[in-house]
Amino acid sequence: MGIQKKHGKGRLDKWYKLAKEKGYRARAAFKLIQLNKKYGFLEKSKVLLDLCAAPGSWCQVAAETMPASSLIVGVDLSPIKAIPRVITFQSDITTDKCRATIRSHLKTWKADTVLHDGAPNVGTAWVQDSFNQAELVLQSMKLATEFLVEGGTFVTKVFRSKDYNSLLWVFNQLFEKVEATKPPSSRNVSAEIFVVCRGFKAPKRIDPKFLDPKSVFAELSDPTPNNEAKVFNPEIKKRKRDGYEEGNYTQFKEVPASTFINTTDPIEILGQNNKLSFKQDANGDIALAALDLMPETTQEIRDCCQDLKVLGRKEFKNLLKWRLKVREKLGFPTKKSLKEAAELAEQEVAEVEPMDEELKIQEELQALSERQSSRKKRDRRRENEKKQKEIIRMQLHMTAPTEIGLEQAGPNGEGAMFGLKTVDKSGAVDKIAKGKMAILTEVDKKDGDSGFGSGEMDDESDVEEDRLDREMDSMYDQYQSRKSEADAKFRAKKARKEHEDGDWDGFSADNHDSDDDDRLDFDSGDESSDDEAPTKRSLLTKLEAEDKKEGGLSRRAAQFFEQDIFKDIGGIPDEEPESGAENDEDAEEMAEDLEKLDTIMQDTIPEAESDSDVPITEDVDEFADSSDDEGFEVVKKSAKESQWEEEVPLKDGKLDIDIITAEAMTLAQQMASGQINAHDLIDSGFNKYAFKDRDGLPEWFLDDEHRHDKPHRPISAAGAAAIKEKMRALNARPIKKVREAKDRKKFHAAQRLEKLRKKSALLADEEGMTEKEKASSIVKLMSKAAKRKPKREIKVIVARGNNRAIAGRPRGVKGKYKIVDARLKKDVRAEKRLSKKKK
Ligand SMILES: C[S@@+](CC[C@H](N)C(=O)[O-])C[C@H]1O[C@@H](n2cnc3c(N)ncnc32)[C@H](O)[C@@H]1O
Repeated sequence: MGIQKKHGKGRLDKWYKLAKEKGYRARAAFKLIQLNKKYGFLEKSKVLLDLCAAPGSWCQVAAETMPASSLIVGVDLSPIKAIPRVITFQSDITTDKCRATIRSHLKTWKADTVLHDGAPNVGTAWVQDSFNQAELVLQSMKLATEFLVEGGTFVTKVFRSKDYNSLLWVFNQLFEKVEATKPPSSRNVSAEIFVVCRGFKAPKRIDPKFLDPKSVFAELSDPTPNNEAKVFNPEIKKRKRDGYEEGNYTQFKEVPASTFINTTDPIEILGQNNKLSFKQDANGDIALAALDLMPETTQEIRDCCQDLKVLGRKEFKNLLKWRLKVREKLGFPTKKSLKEAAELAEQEVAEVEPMDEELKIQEELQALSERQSSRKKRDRRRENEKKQKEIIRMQLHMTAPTEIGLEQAGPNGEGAMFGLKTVDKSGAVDKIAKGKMAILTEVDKKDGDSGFGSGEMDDESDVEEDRLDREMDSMYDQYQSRKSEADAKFRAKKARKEHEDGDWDGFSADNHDSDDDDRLDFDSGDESSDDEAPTKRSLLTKLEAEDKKEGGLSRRAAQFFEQDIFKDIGGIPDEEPESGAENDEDAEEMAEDLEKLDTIMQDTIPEAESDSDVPITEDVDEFADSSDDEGFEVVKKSAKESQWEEEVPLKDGKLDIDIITAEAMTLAQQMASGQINAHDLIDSGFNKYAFKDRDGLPEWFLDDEHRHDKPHRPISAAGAAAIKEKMRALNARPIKKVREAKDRKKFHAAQRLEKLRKKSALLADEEGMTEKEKASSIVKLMSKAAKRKPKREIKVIVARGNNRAIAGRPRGVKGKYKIVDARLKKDVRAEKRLSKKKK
């Protein structure tokens, strides 16, 4: 697994390149695109505020995605080059001036979305950075609370640090839904994460503590639970635990009885004080005087007020009752009156002005027609799906062309999209007979306007469904990109698939126009268009073209089948061009089969020959499914099938063979022994998996299904044994490095030999030497060459102190060396000593 670099060229990843390609000013654009794909807030916004917007890629995305005539305001410390449809200015978002400028731009509007992607001075000290970033986030949230509309969305970047949870806690107090997510384009090495806060609660008053970095980041380690009522209700006072009150240094507390009557928290007064007094001060408290004179203020009440600390439950109850009576008499709002007022207000709200009669009728009519049209659409779609299935059935010769559209056509066959007359007029029956309709259905899928595409579905799906779909898709995208980042095999497979898809796309693109033409002709009944245009080749014709080139197989496969043992096998019969392989799926299946054969041919020629004599055992058709779709798949088999056990030994209850190649091997053997021919092979391509209704199914579902929708072909024991043998041979091969080392050794030996040969030849031609001298010199050369070079000694260096963390060659050491741990060395010596002693 490659480690992602965050520096140098590591930065220039695919998003960087893509951003360049698409004209975005920063790769960050894709983060917003991906966030929006998941949550879909931009399309719904008319006013957007982008805090820390430079160089402006988020503004670019917003301008592209938001409805026309939206208001987009971007601000940053750095200047932002002009972007069409976007107002930008330079300012520090932590200042009042910035606030005022934003206000001046937004005027009376409120923002539907506030974005924040700020990052201050990243790169100095991490702890400092993250803290500043967290502060910046809080600052941006402060602006968001000021400018967001109720229910609005706030998207912010947060660094995962110790402050992360505190920030999330605060977000949760102010928004209905808070979700943290990391878009695929955000580097894994980056600590950034994006928090999407939806449904701004827009409280009337926000506790300043929520927006104060000191209290959020320092004191919120044990945050008080969110209780908006508590926070925003000024009547509820906190208990004072701050010691003595200013100017009152005694334990005895006394408050006027009028305070007890006025307060909204009588319990607190009774609990905090020693006495409720009726004593009037010099200014003469009128309320207290009135209270003193009231008949409700009995002597018993007065006595209770004298010393609150000695009262019991009953006395407190009496005091509270007395308070209520007095309050009622003095005209304070009571619980009952408050309830009545609330009910009255509710009634007022509920009383909507009666709608104008005409308007009402119009609205009803509109709703009715909308309902009708959606029902019509739904019916039409169902009908078309039915038609498509019929066409497919017809291609399988399960139904006749004339059956199509009969029930929908009018007496003359007109009126129905697939009316027989229209079909005939356009020569479509011919086309159907030639299997072109498969392409037609493909085009229908792609073309939403064709009247029977799946595009109409979108109209009916509700917003929530869309959102869930989007979420699912984006999660699947993320999963795929994560997987492709982590798994080289997956990348290779994907690339191969894309390449293959590209081929197919290219092919269908070739056909696309013509297919389109097909459809238009079909609908309009235009006779002039001819399906024989060169671009209208079906897959089969493409295969046929290749057939002519290579005899129906790839070059390698063709070579394989050129062997003698295949001599008597018949080719694909020419006289049946309308065979099922005209359908893309069948052809694909067939191509797959041929490919399988192709893959085994190299190793299996001798085996195929020898095995052709082996009597093919009965087919084994009960296999458990395979586990790994990338590597070799493993076949499980129930123990009772002893026939297998005799011939192919099981390993841990599993057969250690590759089922795909085993199938292909079986096919090859069966073909070689004449049990089946190419026609049978094509026939076997038709199975329940070949035709499926893929319309409107999400990509993740199709991918998953594709992995499991392969028919399990029966394989013979001989085929399995042959593959097992092949796998054994493969496993017996040395690993690449060893093989390479051996090859190198051989190469060097050959080089030495060649040198020796040349030298010997020179010596032999030497005129000034006797034959004996020549011979002895050659022998010397030979013995020198045969001598093994002494092994270079490896110096052992004991790691000590700083040595331990040596990076690179230690000073003064030449040649090969090895750093060892001192402890290990001692332990090894001790062990040796002990073993010697024992001996
Ligand atoms: C990662 S960039 C934003 C990229 C931007 N979202 C885009 O798509 O192009 C972070 C920005 O935050 C800005 N920034 C940092 N502190 C700021 C502050 N106090 N006020 C305004 N902008 C600030 C920096 O100037 C920098 O341009």
